[in-house]
Amino acid sequence: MEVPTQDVGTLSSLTSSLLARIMSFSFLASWIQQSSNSQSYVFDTAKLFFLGTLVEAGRRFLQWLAERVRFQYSVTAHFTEGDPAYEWIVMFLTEENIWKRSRDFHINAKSSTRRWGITLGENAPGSDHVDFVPTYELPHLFRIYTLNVKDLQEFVEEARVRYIEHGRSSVILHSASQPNFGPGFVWSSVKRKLRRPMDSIILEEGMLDSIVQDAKDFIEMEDWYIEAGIPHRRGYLLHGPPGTGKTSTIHALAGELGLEIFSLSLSAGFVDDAFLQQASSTIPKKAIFLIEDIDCAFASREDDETNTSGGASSNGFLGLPFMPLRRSNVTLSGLLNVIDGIGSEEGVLFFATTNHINRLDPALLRPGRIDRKIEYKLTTAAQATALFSRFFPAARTTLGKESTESDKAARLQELAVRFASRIPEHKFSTAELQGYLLSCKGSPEDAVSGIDLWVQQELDDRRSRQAKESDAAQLSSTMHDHQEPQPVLAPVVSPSTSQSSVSRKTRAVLTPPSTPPLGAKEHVPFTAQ
Ligand SMILES: Nc1ncnc2c1ncn2[C@@H]1O[C@H](COP(=O)(O)OP(=O)(O)OP(=O)(O)O)[C@@H](O)[C@H]1O
Repeated sequence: MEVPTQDVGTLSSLTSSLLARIMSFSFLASWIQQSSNSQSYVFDTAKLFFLGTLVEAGRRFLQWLAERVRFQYSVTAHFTEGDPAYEWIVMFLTEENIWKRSRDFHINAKSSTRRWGITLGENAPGSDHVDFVPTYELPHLFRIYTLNVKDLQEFVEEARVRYIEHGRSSVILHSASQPNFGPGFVWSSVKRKLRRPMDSIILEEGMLDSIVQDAKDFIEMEDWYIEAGIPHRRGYLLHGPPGTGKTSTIHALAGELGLEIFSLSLSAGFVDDAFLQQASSTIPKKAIFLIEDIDCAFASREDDETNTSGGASSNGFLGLPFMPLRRSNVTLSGLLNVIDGIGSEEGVLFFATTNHINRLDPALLRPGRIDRKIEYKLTTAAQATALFSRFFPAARTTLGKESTESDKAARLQELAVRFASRIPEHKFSTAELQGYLLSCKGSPEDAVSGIDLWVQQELDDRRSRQAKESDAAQLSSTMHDHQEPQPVLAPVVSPSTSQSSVSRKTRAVLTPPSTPPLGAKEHVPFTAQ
């Protein structure tokens, strides 16, 4: 098929004028113009092809050159939220006032999680109550001009050092508080807590000093560990009743030694073996890895007893054996793998807390995993005295107006001893006594005069709670003792009799459930006396 030459000429002249106008490539325009004069279509096509090839080759060359220059003279680093290094950089940039240039914010009620240092104007009203958080759905890009790749290393190190310096007055607490969104997004919540003074922890004589000294020695002996070929890690298990100061000790220790805490609870629904593995692998050197309520990964003794109360061969639903219940998605082997692996992150102090040491598997407690087991007990008289004195320091307590400073101190000491003498030893946790003292509204005399009544009420409450629990346990074991369908237990309480006067064990009428379970034999109701 022949193409009319006039059309080619028109096309050529159009192209040439366009090129001339847009790109001012006048020499190209005249070249194309010339070719239209020669009226050789083949020659025109060859020229255009050559021109295209030239432009594309030029474009690729420039791209390659830009890539070379970028490779040679620039470094790209990614900091991902959830990784501790992200926090270092955020704080560094905050101190450098980088975020002030933001024009796009999330407004959060002040949460003290991260500080972005943004205020919209000096003394702007309301800025005490909200955080202006620059939006960070998209990556934030910033440039550092340097010819030396080592500068990146120095930049990160400086950010880390500043971060630690900044945190001296507080303890930085990372926790895994939400489901895992992807790699690196483990330690999603960061909080700063004011450092807790060591002397605010009231334990038995010498106990706290021994823990602090042990941890200090461990940190200082890094070289020894390396030479001896032992992983530089140390495991502590703090065990004892709730409210006796286990968590408080760890926070005070972290403040004293300038360590960050990475804390998670095994009972959180989203924590499983994989999550635990990922979380532990992102803990930096010289930090505390804290697992609270570590017994959650183990079947509780009560659960075991309940489940196997019909004997080892007892059958559960549809004849299947009862399985011990755990309150965590973490398995024992997953947990042990993680604890053994903590050694790879040198200088990590591993702390675990539990209220039920007897539920823990001996494999967990062996040295190398748990090196020190520290028992926390309910309060002694000495602890109660010390707690009272901390609550009512002479400098901030008013007694009678006429009393001198030394009289006041002596009187407070006397009240502290009287207070402690009214409290039975090893019956109350420090948290419980703290709760009582808080209710005394700063009056030491009221605290002493009201303590007898408080102790009595607490003990009565406990007795009635225990009675209810033992009733429930007895009912549950009765149900399991009978393989046949169990009747419902209905206590007989005469309207005139108060509940506490009913004999809990014997007076009960047992009636069958309205519809017997599938396969149950007919059951005759009976009365137990
Ligand atoms: N020995 C203690 N010295 C000072 N304060 C204490 C002590 N024990 C408990 N408290 C106070 O009681 C509260 C709870 O303490 P903490 O959380 O440390 O107890 P815990 O033993 O870790 O409890 P749980 O086993 O329930 O986690 C805190 O406010 C803390 O100040």
